[in-house]
Parts: sequence; C-alpha cells; structure tokens
Amino acid sequence: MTEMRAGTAAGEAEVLWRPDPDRVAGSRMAAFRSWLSTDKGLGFADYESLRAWSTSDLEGFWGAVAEFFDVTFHDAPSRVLEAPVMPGASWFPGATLNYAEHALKGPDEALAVVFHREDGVSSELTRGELRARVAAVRAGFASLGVGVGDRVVALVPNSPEALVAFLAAASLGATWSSCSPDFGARAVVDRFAQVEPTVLVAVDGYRYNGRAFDVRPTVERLRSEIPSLRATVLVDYVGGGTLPGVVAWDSLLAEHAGAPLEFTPVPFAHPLWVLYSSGTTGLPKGIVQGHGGIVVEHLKMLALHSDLGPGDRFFWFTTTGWMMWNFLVSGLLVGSTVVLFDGSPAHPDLDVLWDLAERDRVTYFGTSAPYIQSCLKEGLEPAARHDLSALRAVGSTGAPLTPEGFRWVASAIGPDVQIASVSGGTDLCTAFVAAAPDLPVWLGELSCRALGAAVESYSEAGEPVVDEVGELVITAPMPSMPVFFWGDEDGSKLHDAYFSTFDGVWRHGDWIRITPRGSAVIYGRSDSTLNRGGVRMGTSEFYRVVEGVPGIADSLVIDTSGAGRTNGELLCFLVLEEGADLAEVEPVLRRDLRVNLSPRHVPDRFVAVDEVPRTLNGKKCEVPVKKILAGTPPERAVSRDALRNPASLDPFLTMARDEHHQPAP
Ligand SMILES: CC(=O)CC(=O)O
Repeated sequence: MTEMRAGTAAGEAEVLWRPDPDRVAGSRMAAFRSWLSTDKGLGFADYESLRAWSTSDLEGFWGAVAEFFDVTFHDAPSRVLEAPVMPGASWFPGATLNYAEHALKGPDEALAVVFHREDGVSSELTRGELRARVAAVRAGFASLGVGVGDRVVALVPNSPEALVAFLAAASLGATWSSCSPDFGARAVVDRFAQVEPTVLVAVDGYRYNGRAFDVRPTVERLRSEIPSLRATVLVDYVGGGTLPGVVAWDSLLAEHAGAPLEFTPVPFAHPLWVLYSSGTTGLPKGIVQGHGGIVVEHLKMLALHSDLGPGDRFFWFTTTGWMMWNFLVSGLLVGSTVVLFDGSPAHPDLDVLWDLAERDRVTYFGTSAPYIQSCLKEGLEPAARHDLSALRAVGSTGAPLTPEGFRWVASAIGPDVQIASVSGGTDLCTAFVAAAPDLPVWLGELSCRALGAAVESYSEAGEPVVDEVGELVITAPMPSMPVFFWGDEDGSKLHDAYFSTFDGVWRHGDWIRITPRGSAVIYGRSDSTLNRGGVRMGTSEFYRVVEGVPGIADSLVIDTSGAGRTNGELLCFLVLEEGADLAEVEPVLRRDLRVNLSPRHVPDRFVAVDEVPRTLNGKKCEVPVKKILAGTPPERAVSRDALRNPASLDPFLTMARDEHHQPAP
C-alpha cells in the first residue's frame, strides 16, 4: 500500500482552524479534564497524553465517562471491563440501563426536535411532547405484542415518527432496525426478513427531489414475505392512502395518549438496534450494538469531541438507512435539539440545507463529503447569502473530504467554523478518527484519533506505522463494537469480518495514515464495500440485480472512491451473453438498480469485459482489481497463481496504466 503514501512531514501541514482559547476553556473536554484532575488525580499535558491514557487504562477511561456523564444504571456494574479481549470483551458486567431513558431526560419545555421536509412541511417537539408521544407509542407497541428482545423494523424517512418509534421500541427493550424508503424492495426484504420482526412501521409514501413515491407496494411485499410480522403500523406521511389490515399511526397515538412513560432496564449489551453492512456473499450482515455501548460511546463523541450539549442545534444530513441517523438522534443524550431533514439536499438547489442552517440556528452542521464537493463544484457561498452566525462546526463523513473540500468550508462557510472531518462506520456506529474542541484542523486531515479508540495504521506485516498508509486497525476493545451479528450463533461471521487478518486486533477495512502530529488521513475502503454517499451496500446485493438482467453473463463492481482517488467512480464491468449489446442492456440495468437497490448505487460507468477475474475457488477478485485500479503493482495486488483465469486481469491493468499514466511493462 506504500504507493498510496502521501506523507507530509511534521510541521509542514497548513493549519486551517485553530481553537479559540476561551472556547476551549468552556468546552466539555476541558470540564472532563479538570474533573479527571480534581476527582481522580489524573492530569494530562495535552490531548495526546489523555488519549494515550484512555486507550491503555480502558477501565479507568470508560468508567470515568460513565461517571462524568452520570449514566443511570438500574443495577450497578460489578466492574467496567471483564476480559479485555477482542472478540469477547464484556463491558460493565451486571449493569442494567436503558438508552431511551437517557435520550428522554431534560426539562419539559426544552426543544427536542426540529423537522423539515423538502416540500415545506415542518414541525417541532419539546422534550415534554416527545416523551408523551414515546409513551403512547410504547403502549401501542406493547398492545401489538412487542416485548423485551422483539424486533421493531421501520421503513421510514428521517422524521419525528421514526424517532418516536425508535425510542418507544428501545424503551421496551425491543430491538430497532430501520431502512430508508428509497431502498429497493429486495434490499429491504433482505434486511428485515432475517431479524424476524414482530411489528413493521412504515410510511405510505415519501417525496424526493420534487417527486412523490408510493411506498405501499414495498409494504405489501414485506408483509407477505415476513411471516413473523404480527402488525403493520402505517404512517399517513404524504396522504398516499392506506392498506387493508394496518394500524394507523395516528390512531395508535390517540388510543394510547396519556400512557405512562416507563423504561425497561436491560443488560448493558442488550441489543438496541441492528444496522446492516454487506459483503461479497450472502445476505447483508446484521450488526447488533448494545444499549450501554452506544450510550457511553455517543456521550463521549457528542459531548467531548463534538462539544454538544443543551442549547445546541445538531443537524446531520442523513436517512434512516445510514448509521449517521443513529448518531444524530443520540444528540438527545447530551441534551441538544436534533434537527431532522427529509428530502433531497439539492431540491430545489444545494442552498436548501444552508437555508435550514440559517433558519434553525444550527450550531453543528453535519453532512457527507460528496455534498461538500457538490457545493464546491457549484461555487456556492453560503456565508455570503445566509446568516450562519450560530454555526461553530461543520461535520463531514461518508467519504474522505478532499483538501479542496476543506478549503471550501474554510472560505465559503467561514474561518471560525471548525471542520470536523470524521471517520468510523456502521460497525461501531461512531467515528473513531475525528475532531476535538482543543485541537487544530490541518488541511486535508482528521484532527485526531478519538478518546478510547486505540486506532493504528498497520503495515502488511502487522506493525504500527506512522506517516505511512496502512490498514486501519483498533487494538483494544471499544464498548460500541458489535455485541454479535444477527444469526451468527457461533460468532464465526463476526470473527471473519474483523479478526481474521490480525489475531485479536480489529481490522476495519479502511486505509489510514496517522501523521506525526496525531492527526490522520483516511484513504477509504480497503475492501470492496460499495459506499455511496455513506450508504453501504454489499457487492453481492448488486450482483443479484445485475446478473438477473437478460444478456448479462457475469459482472464485477468496483467502487474506486477510497482506492487512492479522491473523486471515485462506481464502475460496473459486464460479461455479456452472446448476441447481447451493451447499449441495449445499460438502460435496463440503470433502471433495475435504481428501483431494486437505490438511486445512489447506479454505476457511473458500465464497461464490457471478456471475463471476470476469479480465484481458484471461484470468488470474484474485487479487492485485487480495486487495488490494481488504484495503481498497486499487479504482483502486489494478487497472485496470478491463485486465479482461475489470470489473463482476465489484463483489461484492468490496461485501464490502470491509462488512468495512472504508467508505462506498459
Ligand atoms: C462515521 C462514518 O464513518 C460514517 C460512514 O462513513 O459510514
């Protein structure tokens, strides 16, 4: 991976933003440090020494997080960490708590939620109103048979209904799982069917980019293909009409209005939600995270790293199908108002989110790196056209933010705004390379590895390296690591996903360079996941659609973003059947992928090839081809002897040579 090396000597990097000393002094990070010093006798000279302690004394650090943020345990833990091994670490054994209880604390009159839909529909909920709705839906779910450990799945946009349903499920100790309604029906069935839900919550339709979409056919398909469902609750979201035999969301609320709000205490590792991430074979993996792990991890990230608390307005552009939704709603844990938006970020134009930032006095504005790139391309100047005086941080994730993207934020949003380029993922439902209120922002870099995150860059030999691109690994357990994968009784899938490369060390699947300053640069996925605007899709799901189209004999999909390119493409290589014509099948493929997967997963280019490179046991060579397209010498990307059809690599080598201007061998 050394050819991706983009080293910058210490001291050379340009500082784009420096923390204001007054702001640092007033930050939650400073309060935590001063508490550690006065109450625990632990003084740290700087952020890096605090971080070093946080990753070596795991019990001390995570115990301090729980104590400092006053986590409410119904049963106290016997200790902080038993068996500090991966996989298998046991956090806060014996403790019981409930995520929803933490999320719903705070004064009745404090604003909890602000919501906007692209067609202008908007609403607000105070904490008191949110609690009342959660209590009613909790009682409604219970009346439909939902109890501890049952699953509630939801096909809902980023809306107050989604938030209320999630908190109601969590309050009961039921496990939540959501998909965005723009996911294709097959992708939703593949996710929801495997968790065998008791209740489905769904909207009748949604709007995107000025158009209305009917979700009811997908709802019908889910109802017919998921036999475990006992009830479907339908939200009249766009006035699209009802379905036979469903419970109306509004009736559920009305019928149970005034129900008491209670929280079922559950063990620390009790499943809070199932997120999905998929690989090259089989169904998407159901990643399960626990109540306690998410509470302490999100308190740490949102309060200490993002400096969010009461009075803040926290916005992240996301759908319910991306873990950033789960991260966003955790803004409630730290007492902030969460700002929800449902719609296209480009309808009627890219200014729509900056309008929202101005109107709602957003203090922390999070988005995806591709959105920032689009604003940059359009030459948008939000600060010149909007009053963004409330804004103090812009968060970016989903893909590496380019140096030009950093510069655009600094100039078009303003030099006083912190650029929080962060990276982590679904697997831990957090960012573990991030920003901190007391650290500068260097051009093109993520400011730090997060507290409690023993992130390293490993060479191929499994040695930590500095200022070299290597595999992103985590060498010590973190509380929000998956408690298990759904249906993976013996833990073998979880082991294969993270621990099969380096024994006892989490291999994340990203390329990272850690600078001598402690900052980092992420180079994207080192595996084959298709990450489009933050929505990850496994290649297997992609192939199921593509290879179902008449005329397609075989296919290979490569997401070149994160393969050493800043603006990657989604490339689909096709082996056509005899007599098939690319020009004829391409429109069919585009339509089927849009409808069955998502609009984001329609490739930028389709390229016809003679054969897909395969290993001896028939696996498609996705990662080797991705590495070759990134400029890795072929002999380092793959052993030809391990291929069933070595000559099939040739078109990819030619393409890489052309794109990287390499001489032919
Ligand atoms: C925090 C993240 O890492 C988000 C993502 O890219 O999925």
